[in-house]
Amino acid sequence: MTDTRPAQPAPAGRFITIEGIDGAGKSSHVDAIAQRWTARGLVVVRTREPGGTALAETLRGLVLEQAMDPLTEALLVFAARRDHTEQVIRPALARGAVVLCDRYTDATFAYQGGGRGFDLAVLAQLEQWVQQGLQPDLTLWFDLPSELAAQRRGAARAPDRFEREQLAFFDAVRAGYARRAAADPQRVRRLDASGTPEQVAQGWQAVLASLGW
Ligand SMILES: Nc1ncnc2c1ncn2[C@@H]1O[C@H](COP(=O)(O)OP(=O)(O)OP(=O)(O)O)[C@@H](O)[C@H]1O
Ligand SMILES: Cc1cn([C@H]2C[C@H](O)[C@@H](COP(=O)(O)O)O2)c(=O)[nH]c1=O
Repeated sequence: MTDTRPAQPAPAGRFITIEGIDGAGKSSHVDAIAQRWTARGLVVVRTREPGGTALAETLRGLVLEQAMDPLTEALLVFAARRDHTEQVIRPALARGAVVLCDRYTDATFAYQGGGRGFDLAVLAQLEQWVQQGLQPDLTLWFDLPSELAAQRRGAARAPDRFEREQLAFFDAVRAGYARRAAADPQRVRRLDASGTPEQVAQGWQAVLASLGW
């Protein structure tokens, strides 16, 4: 079915997302990435998916803890995304803020598409309906082998429904991210996340510097 609704106006701010398999090290760098803009006096809105609004956080609790079939899972992450996009992301971009979001739709293509094997064409249709053309300006993909991510996750916290998955699931999620990066290499920048925290930081700093950000 063709979506004939008019596209939303172009946002004024900057939309940056951070992606990677669980344990890739994203959270360890978010503060420093945000600092790059706050140091220059820009407003940074830090948020996450699934989540970012009261409703979306409620849906997050269900997605991370309740058993469900892949279609239900896909619909819930997109329902959470719709609320988050309309209530938080678009208004922040319209105010000229930098929106720094821990995961967005690339995670859906990676986890539901790659990991669960859900139909990518259906995900693309949902993406269009929910986002109306909105895409991140830049996605930093923290990439590392599934075995290393599992070692990093270790036993530090109680694993959620995704973190309990086997290595083969995360290999498929990682392949899903690789497909998204190959399809849109200007937007999705792969970072080698297997090095030391300092080496990984040098990676995202180089990307931002190359963009003049
Ligand atoms: N470069 C690194 N080298 C070694 N350990 C790291 C590195 N980066 C992060 N870690 C450690 O790996 C673990 C996972 O890191 P972190 O929580 O940042 O990952 P994450 O990608 O945000 O995970 P999730 O998406 O599951 O929340 C933490 O214990 C963190 O201290
Ligand atoms: C946005 C999004 C997320 N997921 C999964 C990926 C992670 O396992 C969890 C979120 O946990 P985190 O500690 O905040 O990284 O949710 C998903 O399967 N699909 C999505 O669209």
